[in-house]
Amino acid sequence: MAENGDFRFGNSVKAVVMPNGLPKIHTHGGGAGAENGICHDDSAPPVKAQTIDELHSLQKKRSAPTTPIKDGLQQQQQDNAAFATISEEERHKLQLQSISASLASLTRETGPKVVKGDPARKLDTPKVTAEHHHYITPTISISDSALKFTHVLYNLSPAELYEQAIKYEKGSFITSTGALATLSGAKTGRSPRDKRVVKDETTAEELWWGKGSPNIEMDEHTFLVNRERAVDYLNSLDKVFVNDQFLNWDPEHRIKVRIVSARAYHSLFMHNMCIRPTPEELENFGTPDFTIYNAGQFPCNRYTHYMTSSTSIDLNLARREMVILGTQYAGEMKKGLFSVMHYLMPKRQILSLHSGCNMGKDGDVALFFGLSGTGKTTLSTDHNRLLIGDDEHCWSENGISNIEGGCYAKCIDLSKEKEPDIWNAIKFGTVLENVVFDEHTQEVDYTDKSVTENTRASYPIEYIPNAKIPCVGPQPKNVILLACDAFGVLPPVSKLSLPQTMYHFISGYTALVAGTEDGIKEPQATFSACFGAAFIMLHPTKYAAMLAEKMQKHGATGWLVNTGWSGGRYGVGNRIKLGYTRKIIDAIHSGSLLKANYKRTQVFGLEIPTEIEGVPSGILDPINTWEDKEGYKETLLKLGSLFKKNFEVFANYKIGQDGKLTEEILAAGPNF
Ligand SMILES: Nc1ncnc2c1ncn2[C@@H]1O[C@H](COP(=O)(O)OP(=O)(O)OP(=O)(O)O)[C@@H](O)[C@H]1O
Ligand SMILES: O=C([O-])CC(=O)C(=O)O
Ligand SMILES: [Ca+2]
Ligand SMILES: [Mn+2]
Repeated sequence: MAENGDFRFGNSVKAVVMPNGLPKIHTHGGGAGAENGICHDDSAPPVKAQTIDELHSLQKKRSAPTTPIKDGLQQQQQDNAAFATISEEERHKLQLQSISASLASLTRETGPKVVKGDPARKLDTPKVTAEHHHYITPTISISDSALKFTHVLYNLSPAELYEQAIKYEKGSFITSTGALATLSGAKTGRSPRDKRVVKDETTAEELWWGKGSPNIEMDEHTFLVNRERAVDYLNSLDKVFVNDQFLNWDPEHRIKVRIVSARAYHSLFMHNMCIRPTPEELENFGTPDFTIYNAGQFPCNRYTHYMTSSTSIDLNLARREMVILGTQYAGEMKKGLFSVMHYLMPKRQILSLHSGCNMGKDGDVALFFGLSGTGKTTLSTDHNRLLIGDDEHCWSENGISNIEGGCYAKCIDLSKEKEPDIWNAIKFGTVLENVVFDEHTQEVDYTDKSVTENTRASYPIEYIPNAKIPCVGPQPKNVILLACDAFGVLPPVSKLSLPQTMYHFISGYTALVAGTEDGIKEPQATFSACFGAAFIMLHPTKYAAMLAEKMQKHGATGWLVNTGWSGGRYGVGNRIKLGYTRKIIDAIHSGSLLKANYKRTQVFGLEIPTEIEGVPSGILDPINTWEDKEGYKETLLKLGSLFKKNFEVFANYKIGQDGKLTEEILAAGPNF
């Protein structure tokens, strides 16, 4: 062997250039009398493979029973077990038919030819399932689109979705902790002005329309135009992702959802956010109760009636379908389904809630309401308590149930010290949206807002170590309303009467700060009825009446917690330390705050405690934290007027059967 051209790896491995120019790598000292005394011999039987493809095929074990496509071997095994075969075969056929029906054009004769599996894999060529489809003899009217196959990647695992994302979706990377970093494209948040709902005879009566309502109307025909656009787009692709999953952990009120999408990112996001079926549940899934067609990469046609931009998120309650065009932001799917629940659940006397929820070791349940960024996820994720859910719940006679199977945490400025459970949940399987990371180490910089401030992590709820599985709990004891008050005048915590709770629930206040680039900006007050006006479908007073009834019946206490500014408004004061807010929340949970001494504030008439363990007493009454006392009073009155003005539209509505409660709620607002 020529010494010439030898090169060494460390001192135990060397590669030798063979006559054909290709290096052969072998361990050093192959002959007798090896330097290091270790003798490697190659006597293990050779791998039974003739080609690299055959070798690869040995890596994979067929997974049972949800992988729908079968190879020859499995087919053989099934032929032997004739009994099971027929029914499983039949089930798979029905499953494919159901997916084909989901993807069917409403104007052509039948659904597309769907076949399961990745088109990139040779094994998965259409011949396997061609016989599953009994096509009518082609006539002149059949379109080219009916002649091609659409590959369906059905309920893929996170590992498979990672591979799909990394191979085919630009901007997908594995971060240093194993999460899948991805880009949501031009939209990095929801598009509420492009969310439309079909107004038909039923919904015209039932839903909340007009000023303040999130439901922008469209007609059935326009919905069908957009649906056709989405379906045609999806069918034109080589492959689509289909997720069949559940919503709502209450088994009596579980909803079956199907999500058809074009990106592995969307499929993994929904895998994390919805409830994941067991293999058995998936086998017997049947027909979904609701279907999403996510064609987000494809715009709507702006010549279509009602369209005002290239984005349209369309909800058709009668058809139980949602169509997404022109936005890839995955939160549209999550919150679109939440809207559906806000319609379906109240019909069953169940209250749907934009809230987080956790439970103490003694079974005391707390709800955390609040608009985006006020702390639902942060505060419901509590090392000392069991997490039921971070964002969407149902309150029924059975108690509380989470709607979702995962959490969706804000990541901006995330720190391991302050939010260890969320930090540790960002690992393999988690989708990280729009974050910035080091190009070499792929370590995420959570402070970087280059793509957006709304960076997010989506992870299965069981990634939080003290998640309560199944995600259900008994009747709540505390109802905590969170507001991030950038005016800095709301107390860090107030105990609310029932009418006050209703007043603040209907108001749904928070104040955020608009752009921070050109120095200090005015805080922007936001009022969003029921702390989620973007997602409710009925008039806010319908949900408020249900909440009042339930809180009364189960004796829950209402609290208002300001997670925003103290010591002055934004620009002067600072955001209340998360550590203090946690102490306040601890005192609510333990029941100690209920027994504290209280005094009443001016203007808002809020009951504020004089002492809380672990919190400096000086901050409990915000006036003490402001140097500029006049400024404080002025700002307080300003916020009070904003509340009054916002509430005017609700003054003419009766809440519940009880005229008295309505009066009390109207009187529970700021008074000056
Ligand atoms: N005192 C505080 N209390 C709560 N959160 C705080 C506080 N100070 C800073 N924060 C930060 O505010 C953010 C709260 O966001 P969080 O994800 O909990 O919002 P959310 O209510 O769940 O909103 P969304 O409905 O959009 O998911 C977190 O980034 C958290 O670190
Ligand atoms: O839906 C989203 O994008 C994030 C969220 O939870 C909210 O806004 O309430
Ligand atoms: Ca959240
Ligand atoms: Mn939310």
